Amino acid sequence: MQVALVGLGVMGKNLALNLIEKGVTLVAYDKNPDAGEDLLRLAKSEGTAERLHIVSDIGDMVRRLQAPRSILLLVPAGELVDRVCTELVDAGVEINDMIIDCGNSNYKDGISRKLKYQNKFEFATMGISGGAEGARHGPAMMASGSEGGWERIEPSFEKIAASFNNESCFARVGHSASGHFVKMVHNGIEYALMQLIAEVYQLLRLGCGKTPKEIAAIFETWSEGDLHSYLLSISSHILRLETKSNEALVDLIDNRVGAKGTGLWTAQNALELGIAVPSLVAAVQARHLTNTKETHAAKEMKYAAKSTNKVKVDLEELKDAFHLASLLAYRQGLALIKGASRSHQWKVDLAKTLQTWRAGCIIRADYLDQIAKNVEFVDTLTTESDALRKVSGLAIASGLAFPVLTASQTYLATLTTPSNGHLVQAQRDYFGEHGIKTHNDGTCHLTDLVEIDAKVR
Ligand SMILES: NC(=O)C1=CN([C@@H]2O[C@H](COP(=O)(O)OP(=O)(O)OC[C@H]3O[C@@H](n4cnc5c(N)ncnc54)[C@H](OP(=O)(O)O)[C@@H]3O)[C@@H](O)[C@H]2O)C=CC1
Ligand SMILES: O=C(CO)[C@H](O)[C@H](O)COP(=O)(O)O
Repeated sequence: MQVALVGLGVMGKNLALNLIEKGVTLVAYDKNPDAGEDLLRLAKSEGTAERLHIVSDIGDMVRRLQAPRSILLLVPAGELVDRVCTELVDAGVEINDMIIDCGNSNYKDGISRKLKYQNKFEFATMGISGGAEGARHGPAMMASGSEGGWERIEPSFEKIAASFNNESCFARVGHSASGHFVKMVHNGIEYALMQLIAEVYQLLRLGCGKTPKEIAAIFETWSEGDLHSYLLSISSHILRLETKSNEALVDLIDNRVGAKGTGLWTAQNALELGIAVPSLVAAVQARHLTNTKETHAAKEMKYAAKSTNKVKVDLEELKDAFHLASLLAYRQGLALIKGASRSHQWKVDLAKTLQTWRAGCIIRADYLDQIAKNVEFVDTLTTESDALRKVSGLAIASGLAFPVLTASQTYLATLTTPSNGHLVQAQRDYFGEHGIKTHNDGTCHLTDLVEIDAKVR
């Protein structure tokens, strides 16, 4: 199999090494010649360089490939993708060639690019997760679409992807650009899980007075059981890291968190589709809040410690609360994928989606089994839901901020306890005559039910 790859940065370089290791012949190009040289040096050190051809010109890349060509893009999302596509067309790419955008592109761009390039080449989309390590040794690959070129390249992707229970974590999850939508939601869940772990750490550190190392030990114990996940594992490792003078690494790092866009798009799409993903939205806003001027005082751990209260948290209850809040983040993400799939008629297969998340990706976790078996799990976890309620209350009493923990509790409570929507319906009709829905799904006005002599002005 012969494949081309454009973009040899963090992801491209590692995916290239993975591809050639698995027997694929690769023609690779990056506009920066140093990136190509670096890759060649690595391939030589791994003994796989005979299958790698670095080119310094995109035209040379196209000429070296036999048609129909398969070209992967791992360049930053946005207009660069179009720029590279145009360069490839100018270099001689043809109608049966397939270009797969493997970056974190917005799925809406994927849909419009499919149309834009339909008479020039097959444009396909695939989200990849796993960071540098995943790309090198087995990522999760969320592809989509029904372009003919997939049949050529799928066997190679199945080989280089991570696998779980001998099943590949590569899948074409649905129609059109749904692979990029699924990757976007994967990242939305990633934001929520990362923030949730940070909140549990914060509660233990400032609410309960534990050291980073003690918290690392707690996370390690949880990881040994059914809470094992990649993000929890890297968090405990990070919390163990110290400088030579025994300063915790985390204390050397500023609080302002950056973002590249996928979390924001997840929140935007959820709001547009009317699907509630409060934990995912809270995580995006939590990052925004770390960058607002007023919260810069929070850079000083001591400041935060002085102005908050110590609380007594039962570790078993905290573990249960964390477990359920984590499951709820996936549940919200899956509900968003399901809703978008219905709206766009993508026919996204949720079982295949979950299979791509089982290994290789950033949000892999042993407890995904629970979700795979029963996506509607919320009614079954009574111990955990009691714990989430109790821990959220204690967390709030500490005076610290827990946006994702409390959003998860609110989400669960909204699903499982009586709603107060009846009063809001009444308010809307009272001032705006918007109508109210009745218990039997009829519609009417307040005045159809009661006499209102004079309204409040
Ligand atoms: N890093 C990660 O963990 C993950 C990233 N992704 C996504 O994968 C994509 C790539 O990410 P990543 O590898 O981290 O990004 P990098 O910035 O590390 O790499 C991008 C590479 O593309 C090169 N490039 C830019 N423009 C062109 C061009 N016109 N022609 C050829 N090469 C070009 C860049 O060169 P130069 O540096 O000189 O500009 C750089 O070497 C992004 O969409 C990202 O969101 C997806 C999953 C995980
Ligand atoms: O896709 C990824 C992981 O799955 C990338 O690492 C992505 O950049 C993470 O998002 P952000 O930079 O916004 O935190």
